[in-house]
Amino acid sequence: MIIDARELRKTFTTKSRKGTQTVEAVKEVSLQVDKGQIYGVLGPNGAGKTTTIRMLATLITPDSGTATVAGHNLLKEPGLVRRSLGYVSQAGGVDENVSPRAQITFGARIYGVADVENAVESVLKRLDLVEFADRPARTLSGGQKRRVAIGLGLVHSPPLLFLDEPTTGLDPQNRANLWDRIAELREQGTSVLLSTHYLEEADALCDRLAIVDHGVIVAEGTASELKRQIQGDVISLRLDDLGRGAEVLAPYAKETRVDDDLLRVYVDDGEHTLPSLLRTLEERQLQIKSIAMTSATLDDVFLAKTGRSLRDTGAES
Ligand SMILES: Nc1ncnc2c1ncn2[C@@H]1O[C@H](COP(=O)(O)OP(=O)(O)OP(=O)(O)O)[C@@H](O)[C@H]1O
Repeated sequence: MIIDARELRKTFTTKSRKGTQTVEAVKEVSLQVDKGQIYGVLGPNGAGKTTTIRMLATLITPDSGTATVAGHNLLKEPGLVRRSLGYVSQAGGVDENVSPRAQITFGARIYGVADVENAVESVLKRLDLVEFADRPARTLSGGQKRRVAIGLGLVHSPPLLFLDEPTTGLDPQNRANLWDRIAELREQGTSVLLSTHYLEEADALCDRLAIVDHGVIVAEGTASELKRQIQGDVISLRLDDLGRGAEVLAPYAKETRVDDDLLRVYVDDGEHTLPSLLRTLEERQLQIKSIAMTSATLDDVFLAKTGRSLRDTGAES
């Protein structure tokens, strides 16, 4: 196991003219990450993802709880923990005026890497940065800059890499490209803990996931394990009268839920339920504007655990 965190907790207190404000950013988070895994922490803005990663990266001290990170005790051996990991923040820390090669070389020297030139060359190659390694970073695209940031976190060949929302703000093509690069890191033996608010990213890239909300892990497992918990299908309907629709369809459903202009009907077996459900709506003269049937998604897991949709929190934008 590369990370074994037990009941980490962090509260922030800020003082302003309006008085003292306390935020329980992380409440007793425990997580275990196996070596060689890509582990995702999925949740909306403000869920406590960054705070969790910063605690595990020794950048802030937990109020309580313990952790072993890369074989070292987080509280008693923070220096050894720090040397065993790479940390790439949301902002990235790339210097716009300096070339990728120069920045990564500087990083290698700071870490005391033995063969700097070789280490830098290898990182540039691994992240497909060779072509523009000598241009100022400001001339690179968003996706290329993100790869430079990851290069800075990798230059001392740490066994563990923390990536805080690595693909936020990237277009779908650059995002998919970065997923490939991150998956390659796993193949080369690096363990990765990443935070994300993209359902698709968690589903496609992560071996295991912790879904967090308000500082608490609400679900944990592989994406398919989590989806299996929400067995069956989701029938999503737009109707003139959603409230009446929910009432009429309740006998067919494990659960119904109305969110804005959408009625979600959770059923065990969508294919067989759909014909009678449609007949009932017609008999009750409820006009259907649109209908879709999908298998349960990670968003349905989030919805079932928290009572709201991750998409509705604005996290997917
Ligand atoms: N230094 C700080 N001082 C006060 N409050 C803080 C501090 N850092 C984080 N918080 C608060 O703690 C909560 C969790 O923040 P955190 O940054 O961990 O969330 P997050 O899940 O990473 O969100 P995002 O996706 O927006 O980055 C938020 O309510 C945030 O405002």
